[in-house]
Amino acid sequence: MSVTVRVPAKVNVQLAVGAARADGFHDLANVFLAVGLYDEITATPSSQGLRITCEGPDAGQVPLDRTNLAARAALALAERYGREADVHLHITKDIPVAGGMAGGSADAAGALVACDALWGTGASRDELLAICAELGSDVPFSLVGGAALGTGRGEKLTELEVGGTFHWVFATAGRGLSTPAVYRELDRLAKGRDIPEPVADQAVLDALAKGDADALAVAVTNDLQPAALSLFPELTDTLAAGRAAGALAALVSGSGPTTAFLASDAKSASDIAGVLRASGTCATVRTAQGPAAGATVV
Ligand SMILES: C[C@](O)(CO)[C@H](O)COP(=O)(O)OP(=O)(O)OC[C@H]1O[C@@H](n2ccc(N)nc2=O)[C@H](O)[C@@H]1O
Ligand SMILES: Nc1ncnc2c1ncn2[C@@H]1O[C@H](COP(=O)(O)OP(=O)(O)OP(=O)(O)O)[C@@H](O)[C@H]1O
Repeated sequence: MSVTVRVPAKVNVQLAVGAARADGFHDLANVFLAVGLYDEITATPSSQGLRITCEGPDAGQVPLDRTNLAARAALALAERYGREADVHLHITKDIPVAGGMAGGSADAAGALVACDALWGTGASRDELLAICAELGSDVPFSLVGGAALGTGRGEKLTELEVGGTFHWVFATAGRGLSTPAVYRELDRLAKGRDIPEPVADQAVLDALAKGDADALAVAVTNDLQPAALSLFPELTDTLAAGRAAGALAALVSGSGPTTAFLASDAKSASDIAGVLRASGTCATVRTAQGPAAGATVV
């Protein structure tokens, strides 16, 4: 018997970052959109205790010990229900690693849902969301999917209406960026400046609700983008290549270094992807649509 759960990647269509808090995190107004690039997590009973395996082009960059976010999720659920985490978790990884698309968070949410089903623990949605929030700021959204506003450090979610399909192109970079390093760089760049409270932009919420790509394109913002570009200046060339190819908007995805390009339709997304592939400014190029469903047993 085994359980497989499919979990989407995310792009942040607004990421407003407040001042650093005493606990080291930043308050956010974080508008998440789940997109159709997926990791799959398969949970199978194991007689050898907790085991993690991973396949996919980036598998070599994924830790297979208890630091893996999927392993941490299984251990957290097992501890809560007073049982052994005697499970083999196999990750089929398609979400770029350390790319700013919440790949590790997706695996954590997927492992939770898969172990809950395999073990019959029957955790409520709220219990699962609470464990997700302990595992990482992006993990609750990976569970929920669709579109949502994340406040606090991004873990307090309000689900959002989306009135249509958005077409995206994602370009990965040759190396990853560390999320804490990007937040630290933001703090360094912002030193001495007054930082306003982060608030959700009504124009972003309206554009999502209407499914209006042109309106979303003028409204998208990412406060982490200057920090990501400061640590990874070559991304400027990728953004320029996507814009020149006809993207409605070009931005760094979350903490980067994956870059995200909003297209007017599927044909335009495919054309932009072709130009980016030929541009020599990025490693791999993918197209995906959003919104996508959250963690789902398949
Ligand atoms: C950049 C985003 O992906 C946008 O959705 C998230 O804010 C990052 O979420 P995440 O990877 O789940 O981050 P966590 O695992 O919770 O935190 C990793 C590190 O990122 C920084 N961090 C994260 C979230 C936040 N609101 N403020 C922060 O300063 C902190 O240094 C923290 O130690
Ligand atoms: N299941 C996992 N998949 C990928 N990386 C993992 C996993 N578990 C732990 N890690 C570690 O976490 C680091 C960040 O990986 P991840 O792919 O989650 O970054 P990210 O997509 O940029 O995250 P986010 O967008 O949430 O900030 C990796 O370099 C890796 O060392």
